[in-house]
Amino acid sequence: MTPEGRRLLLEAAAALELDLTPRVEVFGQLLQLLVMAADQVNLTSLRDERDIVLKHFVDSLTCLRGGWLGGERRVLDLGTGAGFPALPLAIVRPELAITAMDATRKKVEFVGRAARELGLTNVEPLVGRAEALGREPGQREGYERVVTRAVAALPILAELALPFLPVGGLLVAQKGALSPEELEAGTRAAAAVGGEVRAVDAFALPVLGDARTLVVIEKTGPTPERYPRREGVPNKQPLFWKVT
Ligand SMILES: C[S@@+](CC[C@H](N)C(=O)[O-])C[C@H]1O[C@@H](n2cnc3c(N)ncnc32)[C@H](O)[C@@H]1O
Repeated sequence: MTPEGRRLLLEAAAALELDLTPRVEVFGQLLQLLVMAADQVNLTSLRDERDIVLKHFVDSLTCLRGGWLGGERRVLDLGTGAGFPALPLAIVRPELAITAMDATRKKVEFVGRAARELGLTNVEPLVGRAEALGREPGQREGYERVVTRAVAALPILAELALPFLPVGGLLVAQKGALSPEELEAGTRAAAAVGGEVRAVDAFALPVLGDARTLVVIEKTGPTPERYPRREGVPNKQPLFWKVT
């Protein structure tokens, strides 16, 4: 990482009340791995150091706002892609046991390789679709927290994520600007699958100022057996939401 990249990372993380000084070298290694791998597999559209630092690393770490991920927890990153937020989270919070799940094998393979090269022992890669895994014993109700960034509209996320949580577990969803309509549909979908919206935290991404929203949904009752519906249906016919 260049001195400028390092300065940006530390400054933006400080705005999240995180001191990344002891971890900055690990983020530098992750940056290198991403840039190298981006040319081989179509992992992420971001290539530029400033973009990766702010839009991947710092943006991922905004899921720590509010302290919803505190303590030693089993965490599922649903739709991790190239490892976001899973890898930055694993670097900063070694006490979290994070399963990084995605439907695309090559992305999950990258995440596993990156975790090994960075010496992260708290990341478990998992290939699969949420619709299928959310019905598997050991996976259903298998995590205390689900995080997810840039994966789907809120009603879809509620249906895909809540089956992975026991009652009392939390979905922490990282979204951009959230319309009142999406929040309304997400609230109704959450109720259908056993959840209630606990917090809607709208904020600006450090340095860039882009609008972000952290939506926290608590699992308050069991998810009915019929959810999640079969593969593709939550996206094609989202609960209480129109596909545009
Ligand atoms: C836009 S990418 C975001 C990746 C990463 N979370 C990030 O913020 O960079 C969405 C990812 O979600 C995955 N995904 C979407 N629906 C999924 C599902 N039902 N089960 C598993 N993975 C899913 C896709 O394969 C894709 O890698």
